[in-house]
Amino acid sequence: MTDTLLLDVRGLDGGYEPLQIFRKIDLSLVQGASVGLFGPNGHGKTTFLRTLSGIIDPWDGDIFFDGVQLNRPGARGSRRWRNFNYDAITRRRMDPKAVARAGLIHVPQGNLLFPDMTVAETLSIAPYASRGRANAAETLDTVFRLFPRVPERLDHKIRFLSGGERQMVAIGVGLMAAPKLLILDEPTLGLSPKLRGELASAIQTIRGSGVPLIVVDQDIAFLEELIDTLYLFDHGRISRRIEKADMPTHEEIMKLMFGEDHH
Ligand SMILES: Nc1ncnc2c1ncn2[C@@H]1O[C@H](COP(=O)(O)OP(=O)(O)OP(=O)(O)O)[C@@H](O)[C@H]1O
Repeated sequence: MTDTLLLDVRGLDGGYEPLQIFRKIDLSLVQGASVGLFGPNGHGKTTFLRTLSGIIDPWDGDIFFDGVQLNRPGARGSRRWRNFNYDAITRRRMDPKAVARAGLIHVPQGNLLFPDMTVAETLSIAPYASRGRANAAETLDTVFRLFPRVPERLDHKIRFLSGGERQMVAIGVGLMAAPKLLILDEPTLGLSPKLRGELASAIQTIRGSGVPLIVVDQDIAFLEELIDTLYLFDHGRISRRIEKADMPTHEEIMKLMFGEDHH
């Protein structure tokens, strides 16, 4: 039932016209739970997450979040094109600002912050999305406690930060938006083991504070510790949904994904 689910994705198709990247994705998240997506690079996880947060429009299917349909008719206003079945398109359109204000917050993969803004400026852009769900000063305190390097670099421009520090700021921006659900796309990608550990434990703390997560990561051990349900993502489809209680060993998962029977 939609009302007990925080997120309910049904039969979602999408991609970059004319290239379909993922198809028939069903994914749900009960209130308070967290999920992980695991699969080979280039199979469409990032594109799926970008679609969830409204950066690109789904081609088909529905997304319900916190009891509201996100890809609702005319979400981006109505445009009129001649000889064009306009309704067929508008019913799926998303408004990324409305998605963020609803509390579905996407921390994108890699380095997508503005290089010439300072850390302080960067952290100040997100609270608009929080819609009074949180007190910005308190949240900033939380971010500083999670990532002690961040307050030491408030006047630094993003371009002069290390990859790990940028990732910390990016997650900080996500938290400043008071997420009801936080999407983290490969938060530990390309980091040294030490930084990876720092980030992993901060993300555990965020999870422990009650923020539900959707996390994509290549580190299956990190994912398993963090989430309640693991979705294996394979060639643009969910090939398997595994609950925490039934979690196979690391080796079994790798075999499921990359084993001899895998095509
Ligand atoms: N803007 C774009 N236009 C066209 N094709 C794209 C675009 N962005 C990504 N793709 C393609 O979509 C496919 C899926 O990429 P996507 O980034 O979603 O995969 P992924 O599973 O998240 O992998 P990774 O972990 O490497 O990001 C790839 O073949 C990629 O080349």
